[in-house]
Parts: sequence; structure tokens; C-alpha cells
Amino acid sequence: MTPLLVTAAILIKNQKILVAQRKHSDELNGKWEFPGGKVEANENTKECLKRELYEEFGINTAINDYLGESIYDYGSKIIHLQAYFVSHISGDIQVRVHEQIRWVSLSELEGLDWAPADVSLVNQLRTYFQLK
Ligand SMILES: Nc1nc2c([nH]c(=O)n2[C@H]2C[C@H](O)[C@@H](COP(=O)(O)OP(=O)(O)OP(=O)(O)O)O2)c(=O)[nH]1
Repeated sequence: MTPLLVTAAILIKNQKILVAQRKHSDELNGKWEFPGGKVEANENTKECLKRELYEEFGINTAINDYLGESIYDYGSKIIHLQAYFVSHISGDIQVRVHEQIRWVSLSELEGLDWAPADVSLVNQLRTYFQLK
């Protein structure tokens, strides 16, 4: 099975990180994720992330440094997540596709019911900020 390339945004404001809860009725129903989505054929990962953040929240962003990746086999699909730090440039956030969003501190990340592929990214983020 070819892994699906998916982008994930680490958007930090006032020392809080934007996290989003999925509402799709698949196996990830209700799980928390970093916003983003599948890379389409005509775009690179940074273009994908900008597009997804506009579609999901109506915001314009700048895609900055790469955090890291996570490859996870859900059985029905293999997800290859690539995460980038993102800055919010303009536009008020409108929650268009998620159940809800939250702004959480680094220490609150661990308490969320994450999509399994994201657990490694959460650990990488904590390591990046030397919480571990
Ligand atoms: N955007 C995003 N997707 C994630 C994360 N973690 C994770 O397992 N995924 C999975 C969920 C989806 O299967 C896929 C992203 O797909 P998508 O968000 O573009 O589209 P979708 O909801 O229609 O997904 P799907 O039902 O077609 O699988 O990656 C994450 O942190 N962010």
C-alpha cells in the first residue's frame, strides 16, 4: 500500500497551539489532529498546507520550518504525516470542517485523544521545546 502524504500545521499563538477535532464518521471520528490534509498531485507540501488552512479556517498563513514526520499504518490506509510550523498572517479563524478547535499549551497536548498518527508528532513537538 502506498502511504498517503498528509500535511499537518503547528500554529502557535501566545504560547498556545491550535488543535482541531475531526468530525468525519470514519475510524478517526472525534480524534484530535493538527490541521492540514492530503497533498494533491499538482502541489508540494507547503502549497498543500496553505491551501488546506485556507479551506478549513479561511486564514492566510506562511509555512515555516519543518518539525518532522510520522508514518502510521491504520490498516485500511498508511498515513505519512509531515508537520511544519506555520504563522497566521491574516483572516479570522472560521471553523469550517472540524467539530471544534482549541488553543492548548504544550503540557495540555498529552491529555487529548489524538489520531494515532499524531502521537509521534506530539512527542516530537515536546522534544523540540525540550519538555522531555
Ligand atoms: N489533516 C490531518 N490528517 C490527519 C492527521 N492525523 C491523521 O491520522 N490524519 C489522517 C486523517 C485522514 O485519513 C488523512 C487526511 O485526510 P484529509 O483530512 O485531507 O481528508 P479526509 O478527512 O477526507 O480523510 P479521509 O476520510 O478521506 O481519509 O490523514 C493530522 O494531524 N492532520
